[in-house]
Amino acid sequence: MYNVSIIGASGYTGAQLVQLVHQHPALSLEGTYVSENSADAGKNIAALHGNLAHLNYTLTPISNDILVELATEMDFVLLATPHEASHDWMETLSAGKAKILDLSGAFRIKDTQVFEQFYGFPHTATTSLKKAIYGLAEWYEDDIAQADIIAVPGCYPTASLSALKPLAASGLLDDAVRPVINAVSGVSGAGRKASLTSSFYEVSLQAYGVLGHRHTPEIEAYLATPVIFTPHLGNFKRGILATVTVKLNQGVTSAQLDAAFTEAYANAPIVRLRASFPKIDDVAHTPFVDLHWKFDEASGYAVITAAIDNVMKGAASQAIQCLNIMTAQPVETGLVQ
Ligand SMILES: NC(=O)C1=CN([C@@H]2O[C@H](COP(=O)(O)OP(=O)(O)OC[C@H]3O[C@@H](n4cnc5c(N)ncnc54)[C@H](OP(=O)(O)O)[C@@H]3O)[C@@H](O)[C@H]2O)C=CC1
Ligand SMILES: CC(=O)N[C@@H](CCC(=O)OP(=O)(O)O)C(=O)O
Repeated sequence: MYNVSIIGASGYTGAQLVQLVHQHPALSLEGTYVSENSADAGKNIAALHGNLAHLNYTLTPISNDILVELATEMDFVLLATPHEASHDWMETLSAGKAKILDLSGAFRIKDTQVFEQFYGFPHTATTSLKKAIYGLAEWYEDDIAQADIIAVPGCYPTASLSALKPLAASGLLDDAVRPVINAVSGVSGAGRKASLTSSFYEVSLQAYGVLGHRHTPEIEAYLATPVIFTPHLGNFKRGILATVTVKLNQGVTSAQLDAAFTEAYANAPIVRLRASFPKIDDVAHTPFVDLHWKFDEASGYAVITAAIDNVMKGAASQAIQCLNIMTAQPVETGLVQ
């Protein structure tokens, strides 16, 4: 068994991790932490999340001493914390034997200038940043297997890159035309803390972060191509539907497009190539990425849809996929029966 602790365990992704680690056959959940002055310190996770009412884990306030202890005693520490907290703690946490999987955006972007521009604070944890491996599980398996620090991808980049990377890898994308990604997320993407913009009465389908969302440079970095990315907030709880429009090189055939997806995901049990356009309800509360596409050979334009659960494949279950790879277990262990 591998010893695991979760920091930020009371939030949406943290609580999902508690459930996934608890049910995993090879993982033992040793500690569940919240911030030093958390209003939930000392409470049981069961009291906060009704779906975890059968579990018994106390939320302990984190401290510097505990971070040092976790670094030396845990096999894995999962960070489901704000970007700033993950950034500030990584050097301490990664100084021991523990391997760290960070769900925040703090270690995904290697260019520190771009990072500061989009995250609003300077990156100073440079040693950890250099070591961090991007945890898009279907695409960086060999690097993930050797990693000490995993930057788990953002939810929108997971959906977008799952749709786009097969095309880039097969050289089908027309470099002259940027892929256009329109994606809709449920409100859990904004986290558990109360805010007016994600409150039930206020949310009505709307674009936000237009031409400036922090996931744009993340998608571009791991696709190696500029994109137009427009996120929308929808009035539902969980899931992301990303509709991606691309121009393919002249002469590309439907058969080549189909082959790009079937070959890329031939050994990927978490990716489901669907016979029709997927719905969010098909993937909500599951670890899957569902994909479907349609191609107009005459114009060279293709439309691909990717559906994921933002809290699962967009965060917690993708972290578990990475952990499975790091421990040489089948990637779907503890996720798919
Ligand atoms: N929600 C989603 O769909 C996705 C989220 N992410 C990323 O995952 C991380 C967690 O997101 P999410 O679960 O939605 O967030 P939540 O707001 O739901 O939860 C945040 C958690 O972190 C704790 N926390 C807050 N501030 C600190 C701090 N300074 N030190 C330690 N703990 C702290 C909170 O508890 P308390 O404040 O009581 O201490 C809570 O447990 C974020 O970085 C987010 O960007 C990534 C992909 C998808
Ligand atoms: C609906 C909503 O607000 N979503 C969040 C994205 C959450 C997430 O995946 O991203 P990070 O890990 O990069 O924070 C947003 O747009 O900021």
